[in-house]
Amino acid sequence: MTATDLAGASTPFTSTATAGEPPSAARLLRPFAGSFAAVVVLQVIGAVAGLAPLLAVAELGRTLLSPGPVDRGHVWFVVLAGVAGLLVRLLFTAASAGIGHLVDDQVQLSLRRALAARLGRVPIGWLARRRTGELAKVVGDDVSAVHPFIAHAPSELVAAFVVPLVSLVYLFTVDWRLTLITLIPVVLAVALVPLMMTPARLREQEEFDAAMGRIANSVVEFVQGIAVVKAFGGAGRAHRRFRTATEDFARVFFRWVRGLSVIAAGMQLALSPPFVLLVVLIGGTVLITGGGLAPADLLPFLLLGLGLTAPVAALGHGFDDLQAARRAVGRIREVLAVPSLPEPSQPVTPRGHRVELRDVRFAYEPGHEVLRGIDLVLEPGTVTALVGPSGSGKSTVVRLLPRFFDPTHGSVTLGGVDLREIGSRELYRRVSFVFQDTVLLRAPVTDNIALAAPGAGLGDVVRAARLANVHERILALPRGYESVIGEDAVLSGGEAQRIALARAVLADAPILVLDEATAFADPQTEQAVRRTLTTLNSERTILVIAHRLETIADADTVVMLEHGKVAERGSPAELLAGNGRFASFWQSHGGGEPR
Ligand SMILES: Nc1ncnc2c1ncn2[C@@H]1O[C@H](COP(=O)(O)OP(=O)(O)OP(=O)(O)O)[C@@H](O)[C@H]1O
Repeated sequence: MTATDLAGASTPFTSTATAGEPPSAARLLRPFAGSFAAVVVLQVIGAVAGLAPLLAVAELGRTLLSPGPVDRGHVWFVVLAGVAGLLVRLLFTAASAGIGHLVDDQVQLSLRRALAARLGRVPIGWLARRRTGELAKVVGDDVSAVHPFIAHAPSELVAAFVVPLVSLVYLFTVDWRLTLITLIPVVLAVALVPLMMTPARLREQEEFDAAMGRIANSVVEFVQGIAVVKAFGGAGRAHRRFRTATEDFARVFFRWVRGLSVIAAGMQLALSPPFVLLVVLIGGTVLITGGGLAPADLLPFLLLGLGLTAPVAALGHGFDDLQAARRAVGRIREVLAVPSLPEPSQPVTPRGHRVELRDVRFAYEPGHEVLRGIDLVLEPGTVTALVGPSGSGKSTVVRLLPRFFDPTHGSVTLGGVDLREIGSRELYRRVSFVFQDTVLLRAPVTDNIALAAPGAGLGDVVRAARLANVHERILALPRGYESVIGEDAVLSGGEAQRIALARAVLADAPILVLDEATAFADPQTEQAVRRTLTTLNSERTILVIAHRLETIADADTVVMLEHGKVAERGSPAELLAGNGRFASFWQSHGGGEPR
């Protein structure tokens, strides 16, 4: 999935992803109604035509075996009708299969695009609570599971019903009593169908899906955390977690299959050709010996009787797939229905780049406020350093600026306009970020740096890379700026941070938010951060979560947070010289003079 996909691919489903309202399955599939209808019509015509050879053989048998002279014209008509039916069947079945696959392909493509577009718009808070494996399953397996439901099953079911109905009409014209006897196996099999739909069986199927999701999660967590897991000697434990998820899945699968196999065995017995033929033969013998049926009339029943079981067999085979598809559609709809952060109906353009937080309170969980009344002003052309103990709320303040979350009380304004009144595109155009957790795409270095400025030329990219102190390193990569990250080159944490810094610089947004990485405090990254702050500060409003004295010294204002409140604020010199909260916090953290 590329960033462009995430940013919002155009798809027939996009318009259905309105806030909170799950798009119905019918609405999801409406764009493909014409293609579905074509597949159904082709499949039905093909199936009915395929009946012609069977009917022809039955009719020929009756004609030839009946006493009296043979009508040669009738015989040739029946033979030609049978051959024509066979040809039509081949043609239409091939056409319906071809179109069916095309529709499948389109539906899957559109669903995946719609899911990618939606995932690009859902609030970060929602994403953070979902497990990656389960989401991957929705976009992967669940979309694939929908396909029998969409393209094949309806047409196959229709075909499975139409053919026996035509046979039934023909058999009734031959002998209605033997027709009813021939239906006995079908009635027995139908009696078993409700057993497939008991609440216990539906629960088992849901458990099966959940167990599948747990396997996907355990793999994702294992792969993502492999370094940590190995470093702490936890590979065995992680492997055991994966094994447990797999064994759990096997147990649920066995329970599900055991229930299914008992019903399936009963159905198979009722619908098995020997049983059906036996019923027809016994019924036919009774009627023939009673003088109520001509022996030649037994032939159509022996030939077509087996076909009458097709609808129930199709229901039996397709039922679990259809149930799986129904549940998959439910999960897809759930993701498509996740509301975006509300967008203003009439966006207001901010007047300037002054950022102001007024009495901002915020709680991730109700009743647990992590920001408790923050007042903060970021003036254009200044650098504000946010400092404070771990957990004091620094990153949370930063997350409010791109509206990853909205404050639960108070307001955040940009250029005098509440962020909720500014359209998200406008907001992202004005604010750029360097987060601690650097995310680089598996794409060329140039594309990674120009992510927010796709129109930028190589010269602009190089200028940003120079400022971020990463130009020389990029030149040393196997294909320079064209090196694909993760394929041609693996970057260190500090290098990745500097690429992210170059990306934010090139985005050329008037507001820059920088979460200084303590983990990658190598001299080159420190120098890159300082150079960025000092070069850009006359043009931009900069907020930096600072962990080092050098960064703090470069700031115009230092704001110290404690327990979600501003504990102290002032210039770096004032605060360092004083005896306030900041000075004691800094001393207790082994603080020293700037280098
Ligand atoms: N997504 C979340 N859901 C629930 N609670 C969260 C979430 N993110 C952070 N918190 C909680 O909010 C509080 C503030 O966290 P925050 O990350 O803002 O602190 P911080 O000052 O940036 O810490 P650090 O310097 O360690 O990064 C913490 O108690 C944290 O556990």
